[in-house]
Amino acid sequence: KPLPSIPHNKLTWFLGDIPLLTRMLKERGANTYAFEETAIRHGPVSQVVVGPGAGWASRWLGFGQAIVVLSDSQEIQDVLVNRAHEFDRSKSISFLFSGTIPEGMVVLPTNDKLKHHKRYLQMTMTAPYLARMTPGLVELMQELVDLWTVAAKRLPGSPDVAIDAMDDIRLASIDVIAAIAFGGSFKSVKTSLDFLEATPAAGPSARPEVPKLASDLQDLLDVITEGIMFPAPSLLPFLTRNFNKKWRRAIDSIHGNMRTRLNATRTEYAEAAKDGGKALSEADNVLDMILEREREDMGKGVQALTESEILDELTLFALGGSETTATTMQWAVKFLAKHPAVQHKLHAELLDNLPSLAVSAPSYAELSNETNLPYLTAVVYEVLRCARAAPAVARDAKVDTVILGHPIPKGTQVLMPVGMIQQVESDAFRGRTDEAARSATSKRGGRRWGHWEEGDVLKFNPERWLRADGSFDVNAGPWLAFGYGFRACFGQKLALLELRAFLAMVQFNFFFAALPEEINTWKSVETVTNHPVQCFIRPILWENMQKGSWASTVRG
Ligand code: HEM
Repeated sequence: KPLPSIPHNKLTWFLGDIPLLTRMLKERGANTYAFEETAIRHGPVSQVVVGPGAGWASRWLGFGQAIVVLSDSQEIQDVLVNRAHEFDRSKSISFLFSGTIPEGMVVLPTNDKLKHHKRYLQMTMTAPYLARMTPGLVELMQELVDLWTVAAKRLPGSPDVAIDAMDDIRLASIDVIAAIAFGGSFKSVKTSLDFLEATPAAGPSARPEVPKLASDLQDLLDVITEGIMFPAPSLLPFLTRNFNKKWRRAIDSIHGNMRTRLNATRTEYAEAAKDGGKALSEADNVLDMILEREREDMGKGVQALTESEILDELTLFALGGSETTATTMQWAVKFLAKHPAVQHKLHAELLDNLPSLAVSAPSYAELSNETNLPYLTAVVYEVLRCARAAPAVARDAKVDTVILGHPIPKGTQVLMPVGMIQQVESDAFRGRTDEAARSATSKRGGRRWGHWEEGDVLKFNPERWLRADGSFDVNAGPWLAFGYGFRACFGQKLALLELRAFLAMVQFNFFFAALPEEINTWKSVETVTNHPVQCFIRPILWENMQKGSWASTVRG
């Protein structure tokens, strides 16, 4: 049954909005568009009813819910930051992950255990620790640049043939997060590079078999993705752990690898301790950082993480940190290929302000300097805004409460379509006259987002994040890509670093030539994140750009 007083679509008897959800999935690749359509139609607070029935059993199984859609960015910020005692991570998200990482942060409700995990791991996202991770991250991005340099030379003149970059980027992202989480890249991109170099007859998109650990991690992600459409979410963890053979093989392999590394590092520390102790503050990956912290805390009565907690958090880093950044990087190369002027401007900024890229690996301080690299920062923000990698954030009401004047009963799921809001909020609510829209707008103080023009928000336009003097303006528009508050993305600083390194390094080296529409469509499909369906590239080394037609130069 719909919640009283909250606007909704015309409901199909028994199934509620299920036909709309199904149609959106079929037509636009994701059922989250049903929430977005509903919000655009009905205003800042609306609801989507997922039938059938409303009995306790069907609700316990995840059927028969009215999901409230909150689509006002200021109100979302308020709910996530100031009203965290009323709203917590939604069970619908926890069910998806709890079979695989029952003690991982993303699954835990906001309780003492979660706070302990966050406190324990928060040093990994501080500047000194990110600085230590940077050389390894940059080295792996360089492997991707090297792979594309070799592949580009094999492209024929016809612009219809391009490199399929989807898996290259996905695997680069997996390699990076494996190196950062547990200290060893899976070497997927290196394996592809070695293969291309050793096989001169291979085409530009030919790649060898994916290394086992990388495909195991992908299997875990696939199992989680399959769970999204499962009709009884609360049964998912039990069914996954007890009956899913693919999942069992993959988790045993990933945990086995982590345990080996964990034990090896512990033995190394124990050996070093006999000779007076290994110097602290050397760790360049999360696993070592946790063990370093454990040693530092020894004897101080500080509670460490248990082995199963460590395994779950490292697995969460690998899962949460690979798919999201890969998707964003895939969209990034598509946007660049479509916008040559952006590429020229970004390349010019890198030549002027980060010329060391030509001779040495950039440091954390150089890469993260927003003042020195305002356009790079603007491109990163604009890619995140337009990519909608994480299209929605969800919370459950812990108490009976009220949002923008609407009563919300305890247990109701509140879905916030953050991807959409970053793109269309200013347009969707302009000119609306109903009470809810008026109150949302007045709460915002009638604010228009920066200098964003009506009808312009759907365009990819990094300039929207710049002030007149060219400096970066974080407040230019709604910024929700990582959520807000205590449960916001734990890895956002790492994600931003990775995206900056990726964009700086690939754009410093390559110009991405325009592609025919057939191989650069804007269709997307939603798994855990919102993926492009296609991701092709035709990279040209900048030094070859001067020499005339790119078709002859990529071959040379
Ligand atoms: C472009 C890349 C990324 C995007 C767009 C993204 C987005 C998000 C979003 C929207 C949330 C949910 C926030 C909420 O519910 O309020 C989240 C949570 C989370 N993310 Fe990310 N993320 C990215 C990269 C990463 C990386 C690299 C890591 C690696 C550590 C990571 C780890 C996490 C964790 C652990 C949580 C759960 C935090 C909690 O439950 O308190 N994410 N992310």
